[in-house]
Amino acid sequence: MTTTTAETTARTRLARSLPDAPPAPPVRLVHLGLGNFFRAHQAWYTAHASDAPDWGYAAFTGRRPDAADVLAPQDGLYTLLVRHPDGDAAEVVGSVAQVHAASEHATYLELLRRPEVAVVTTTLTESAYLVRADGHLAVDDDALAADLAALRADLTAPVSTLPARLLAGLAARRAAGAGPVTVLPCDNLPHNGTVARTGVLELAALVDSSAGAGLAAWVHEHVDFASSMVDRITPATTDDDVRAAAEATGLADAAPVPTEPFTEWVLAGAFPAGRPAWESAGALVVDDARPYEQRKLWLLNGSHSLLAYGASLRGRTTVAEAIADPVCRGWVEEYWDEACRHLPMPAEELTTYRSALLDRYSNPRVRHLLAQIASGGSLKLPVRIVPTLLAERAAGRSPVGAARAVAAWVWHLRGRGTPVEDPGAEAAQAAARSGDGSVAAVLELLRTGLTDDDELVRLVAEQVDALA
Ligand SMILES: NC(=O)c1ccc[n+]([C@@H]2O[C@H](COP(=O)([O-])OP(=O)(O)OC[C@H]3O[C@@H](n4cnc5c(N)ncnc54)[C@H](O)[C@@H]3O)[C@@H](O)[C@H]2O)c1
Ligand SMILES: O=P(O)(O)OC[C@@H](O)[C@@H](O)[C@H](O)[C@H](O)CO
Repeated sequence: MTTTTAETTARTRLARSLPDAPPAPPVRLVHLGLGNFFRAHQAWYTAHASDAPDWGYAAFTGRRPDAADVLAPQDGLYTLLVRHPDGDAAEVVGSVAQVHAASEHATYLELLRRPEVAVVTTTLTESAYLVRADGHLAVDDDALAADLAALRADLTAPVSTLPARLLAGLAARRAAGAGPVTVLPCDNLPHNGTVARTGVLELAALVDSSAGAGLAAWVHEHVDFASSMVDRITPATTDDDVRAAAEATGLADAAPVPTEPFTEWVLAGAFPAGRPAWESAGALVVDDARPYEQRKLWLLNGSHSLLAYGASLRGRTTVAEAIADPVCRGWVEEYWDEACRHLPMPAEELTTYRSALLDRYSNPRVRHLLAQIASGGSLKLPVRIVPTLLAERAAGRSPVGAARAVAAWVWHLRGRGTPVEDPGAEAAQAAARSGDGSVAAVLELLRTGLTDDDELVRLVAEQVDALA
């Protein structure tokens, strides 16, 4: 879409009816979690694929209707504001053909009944999958229990949790005879496809005994749970982003998305109903995404979490400020040295990756708040930091860098640094405040059995004291 003068900013809102606006592509993709990351990543790849005119998204919000309310008057169009270190590049993304609130459940079911709908992608945060650390569905979750009761009575009943929304969509597809489909999670979880499949299949087995006889077997046979490693640092939108987008395009956009220039997507799946040619936009299609997930979760997300808790203790508020602080930068390097010893990749590749991460973190025009990264630590630390703790201890070493990340989280839970926003906050805060045994209690919450290692408990306790 061409840029007009900034003069029109206040009057002209983004819309498909504007002269150069991209037409809405036919809906063949469904997304759950209409957040900023989806719009910077999966929707961007779809808009840039060589077959973009054939593939449009119907995107549903995660819970509240806000994002759909804002994007509907813009016909799903939005500005992606790519923040380079020396200036912005703005583009209007046209792949989101429809936007809906999560509550529009009947519309969602109707879409899944269409054979041409080939893929359901998700970005609803780590906590939405409701699969516990032991690898099984969190059947004790209240919202999930309510959804299970609803589905047992009626497979088309409104439901709110991700496993139930996925299962309801798949049940509708089965009933319509619409054929196979792919579920492609795009959240920061190791083997996210397997996690989604576990949640859906275990829920299907519980529903099976009543309304959905044979449902689990159908899902098993017809649904491809693909996995992906996703990467593009995408902060929440600020008023400054809204102004910058209007200046760049001359059009009013109530919900532009700021993001960084770097982007990466590694996918592994069978895609029996087809998919956009995402590789033509730069995605990498592989047999096994696990090594890529591990590298990204341990190095990028692990250091993000370390900074979110540690650098905020030193008064830093963004990643760029944190990495410019030599003390925090030293913490990150020390942690990376430990993690890299256990990543199955050539040393040179890891060195290049680390150096690229430092450049990305230092981009002063990406205002990535440590408070945004800090949320949900009780689910994030076990997959981002604990693997390095375990691998180093198994090798007989004492990983000070990884221990410092846990120690910083202990201070966060005690009310220092970034504010606590975590579905597991109650238990974690109680553990962190439990006096002499607090470090052991926190470690045990992160992973059962960690406290059997006295040296590890001592190491983290030492870092808690050092950070004080
Ligand atoms: N932002 C990034 O830089 C980035 C990069 C890579 C991956 N991701 C992944 O994408 C996810 C979303 O990031 P975002 O920036 O779009 O966030 P966002 O806050 O813009 O959107 C998150 C969406 O998930 C919904 N949600 C949150 N918790 C939920 C729950 N328990 N159940 C159902 N819905 C829930 C929210 O209502 C919202 O619609 C992240 O959690 C992460 O796994 C984000
Ligand atoms: O999005 P979260 O909450 O899972 O994690 C916060 C950040 O670590 C994360 O968003 C990174 O910026 C992202 O994973 C980069 O691709």
